Amino acid sequence: MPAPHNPFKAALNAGEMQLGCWLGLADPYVAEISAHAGFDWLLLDGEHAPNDLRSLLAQAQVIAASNSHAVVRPVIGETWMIKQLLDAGIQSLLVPMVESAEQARELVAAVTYPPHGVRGVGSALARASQFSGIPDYLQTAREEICLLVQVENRKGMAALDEILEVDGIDGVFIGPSDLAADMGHIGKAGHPDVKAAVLDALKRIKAAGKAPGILTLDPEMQKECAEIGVTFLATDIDVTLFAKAIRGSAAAAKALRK
Ligand SMILES: O=C(O)C(=O)C[C@H](O)[C@@H](O)CO
Repeated sequence: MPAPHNPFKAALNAGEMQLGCWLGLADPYVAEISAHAGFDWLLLDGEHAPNDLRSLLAQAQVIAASNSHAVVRPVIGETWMIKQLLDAGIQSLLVPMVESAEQARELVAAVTYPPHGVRGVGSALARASQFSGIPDYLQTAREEICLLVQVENRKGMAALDEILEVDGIDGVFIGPSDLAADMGHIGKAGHPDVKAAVLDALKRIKAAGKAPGILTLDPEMQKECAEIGVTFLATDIDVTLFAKAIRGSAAAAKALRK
């Protein structure tokens, strides 16, 4: 019995566009609502949301009962963080702030058991192996792990071609917000220079045979990304959806006041 099949990774490998939503409310109740909304994948943000291993695990557990797939973004690509997330049963990772091929190779090693990698062997007590319920987990785990990296500054963009040559990286996400900041246009992810750099990078990722990914709330940019063949496209954020809705609700309520 092998490690659980990763349908998200399989879809990326087949070039099938996967539509996702960013989850930053860091709550399993919200994750459960989101999991049944119809998105192919849900990004559990460990970088910019108040998540820790336990909260990420709780959200992944409720998502596992749906047709959505949990993709976890750790705070940074530290080997020990990746080890804990993989043992918790996370099979798809989006690692932020990748700037070099060397860093990409280290991340591939972090998701690979020895002798070809450095992932610690602890599957005997891990959710990932269904608590030793999967006899062949150690031999089959790597194939079902989807490793995505974020390129989101000028250094990473300059190294993109080398990063794309690293075996074991399944896809590259371009981070418009951080890239805009590093390009001197902080808060302006839609700046023409930023947009041009993002679209060019996404085309290069596609041409290299890797899965291109992005988060954009801009409908026009979403259409352009779909036309390019972006394979993992996040189109919304739970935090902004809720904040906008509840502010609108409060405003409507206040309008009742004489
Ligand atoms: O740089 C980006 O854009 C991203 O990596 C996504 C952001 O971190 C996300 O929080 C939306 O702003």
